Amino acid sequence: MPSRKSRHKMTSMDPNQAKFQALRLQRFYMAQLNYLITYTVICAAWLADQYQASAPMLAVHIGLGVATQLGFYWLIRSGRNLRYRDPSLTSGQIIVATLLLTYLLAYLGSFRGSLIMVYPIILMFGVFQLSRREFLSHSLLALTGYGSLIAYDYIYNPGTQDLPLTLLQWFVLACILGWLSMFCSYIRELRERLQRRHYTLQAHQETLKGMMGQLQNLATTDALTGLANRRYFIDETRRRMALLGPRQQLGLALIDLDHFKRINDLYGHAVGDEVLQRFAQLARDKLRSDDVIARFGGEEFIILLSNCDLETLHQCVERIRQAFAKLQFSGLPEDYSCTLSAGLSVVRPEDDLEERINQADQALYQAKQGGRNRCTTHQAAYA
Ligand SMILES: Nc1nc2c(ncn2[C@@H]2O[C@H](COP(=O)(O)OP(=O)(O)OP(=O)(O)O)[C@@H](O)[C@H]2O)c(=O)[nH]1
Repeated sequence: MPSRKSRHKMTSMDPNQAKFQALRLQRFYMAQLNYLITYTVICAAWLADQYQASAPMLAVHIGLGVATQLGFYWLIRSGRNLRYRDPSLTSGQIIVATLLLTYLLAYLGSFRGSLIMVYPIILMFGVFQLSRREFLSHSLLALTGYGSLIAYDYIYNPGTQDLPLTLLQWFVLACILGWLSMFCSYIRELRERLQRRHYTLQAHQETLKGMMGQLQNLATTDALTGLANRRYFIDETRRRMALLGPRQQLGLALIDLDHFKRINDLYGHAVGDEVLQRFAQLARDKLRSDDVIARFGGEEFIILLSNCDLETLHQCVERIRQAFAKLQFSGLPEDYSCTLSAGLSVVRPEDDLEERINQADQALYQAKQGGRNRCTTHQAAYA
């Protein structure tokens, strides 16, 4: 069970790093299976009188394995492995396992040959991580270790081993490790190629995501004013209507700039554009961040106020109307006052949105008919 502190360390890592740490732990557990199998075989060898050391010595061997593995486990769990060039600690694990195995084999006598295959199994853990040089040097360590056992017995225990047979076993081990190091470089190259392809695909994906974002923006934003467009407004209003409670309502205002055609005709399209942009900016400034304003058509804008009664809606649009009338524009005479007319309505959860927008439009028409520069509320909104 990991300690609270180490668990905190694992969870406070960035998600990518935590994912890799989890993979490293998985690999660690797999290595433990290898240890478990080896020690089970050794115990069986001890029971079959093939292990030439006392029971306490066997316990020391197993204890050494457990202690070193606990050390590696602590390094990974505490995140200290991240300080190393290879946070998987592959080289360290392989060196420790190779030395422990050699130490064990020293006590196995003629049964030793059956267990030399554990060397390649240990080295298999480095297939994905180690460079060819590292792999070769670890193979060399295994061959030197096993070779030293043969030499030791030859010198100090003459006659206890079949020398040609043990040399043949050493040779077989050398061939297998040589083949494994070639296989290792092949796998490594393949892995690097796949990684490069993965990065390229990731880069393409990022570009596509960016383009999708831009397209989404283009599809929902009005280029001249930077406001949302009609499509976005309708979708967003429907979404908000669906979230409304039974007695809640949204304020809806359709705004049209007065005699806008005249501005275009008398002072030019660029001045008309400036008026539209300045109106957009002003309305944005006067509204709250969760209100919605969109350009509904040429010089027509639409506003949606969340959770709002008629009085608040009227006050809000009036504030915009009065502020707009006071704005001055570089392309217009100083005493020129731009005005707007607005038609107001409300939207309730059960309403047909199109119908409510039509009502706001009718109210806007009345405002225009009434002399412009005013806000008019549709009768149905009082119901
Ligand atoms: N500069 C500019 N003008 C635009 C844009 N979109 C629409 N218009 C113009 O807005 C004008 C709208 O004129 P009308 O619909 O006759 O309305 P109006 O002159 O405002 O008259 P009322 O609405 O009755 O007060 C047209 O001349 C359009 O060409 C735009 O993006 N930029």
